[in-house]
Amino acid sequence: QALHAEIAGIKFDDIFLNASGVHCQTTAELDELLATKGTGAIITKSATSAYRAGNPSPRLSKIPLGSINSMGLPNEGLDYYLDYVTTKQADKPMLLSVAGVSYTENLDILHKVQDSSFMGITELNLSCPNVPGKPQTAYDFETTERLLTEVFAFFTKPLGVKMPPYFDIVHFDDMAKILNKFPLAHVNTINSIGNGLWINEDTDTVVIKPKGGFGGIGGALAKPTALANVRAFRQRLNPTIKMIGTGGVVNGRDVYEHILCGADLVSVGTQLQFEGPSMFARLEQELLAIMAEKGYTSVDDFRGQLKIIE
Ligand SMILES: CC(C)(C)CCc1c(C(=O)O)[nH]c(=O)[nH]c1=O
Repeated sequence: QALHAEIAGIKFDDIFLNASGVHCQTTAELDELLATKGTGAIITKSATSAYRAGNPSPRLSKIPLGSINSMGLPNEGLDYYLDYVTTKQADKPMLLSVAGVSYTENLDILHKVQDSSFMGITELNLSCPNVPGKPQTAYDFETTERLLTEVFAFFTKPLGVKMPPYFDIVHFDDMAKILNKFPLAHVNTINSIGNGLWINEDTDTVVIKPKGGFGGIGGALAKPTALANVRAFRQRLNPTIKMIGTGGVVNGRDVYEHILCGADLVSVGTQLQFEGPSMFARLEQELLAIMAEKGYTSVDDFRGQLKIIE
């Protein structure tokens, strides 16, 4: 199996999946991804306890070399996604993404998942908000440790975390030390680069309505940061914690680079948003061509083998 992986004893016959938030809010979108050639798995939009309409539009915009979004966590609510992942007959793993809008909601949601019949991988979105006046959970190191401690006191099913990008080596060190304390199935990095701003040059106006135009940046613009975060966490995390690389994937070379940095699975958001699900077959072909060119028959041949200049 050229493009295989395994997380928490769950086998993947392909390494690609959607980035949570893209093409995964409704069962129709999720069904389409399941049926798409090249996806090894799918993941739901981060679920909150109840349905959320999310922010007013325009809340997502294509920009040169990427995207900007402040969706505001629009989703159908936890029960909708729990029902989907527990009843849908699928031939590939389905991951459930969750995000409480408060510290305690994270615990409430994970108690429900623990008590449900879902046996797959849950991904906790740590870009979830924290108490007002404090940064997002993942940028509040003490809160992240406290939350994961409370979660693992009762949650016994496979759990991964979705991380925002970090930009300081000491933050890589400190967050990896925290994550290594827990029996995590995986770390998925990166989420969009927070609070970017894009201006329409014809109107001198921002391009999305929420937050005065501030929004998460994805796409090619995010690749250097994404590769650095995959590499930094791979170098620091226990090998038992697998890596999902996300950010900046446009073509097969970008996928290859995520794997060089240590990714076990690779998820795609912005490019999927604008190209559609046929993108996955393209990425797979492009990656396999690169591997053939280099004489690799499996992703195991080069995962994490990024070379530095001695
Ligand atoms: C940013 C939050 C709204 C707190 C979480 C949901 C989310 C969103 C979103 O729903 O706005 N957009 C992203 O690029 N990443 C995310 O994790």
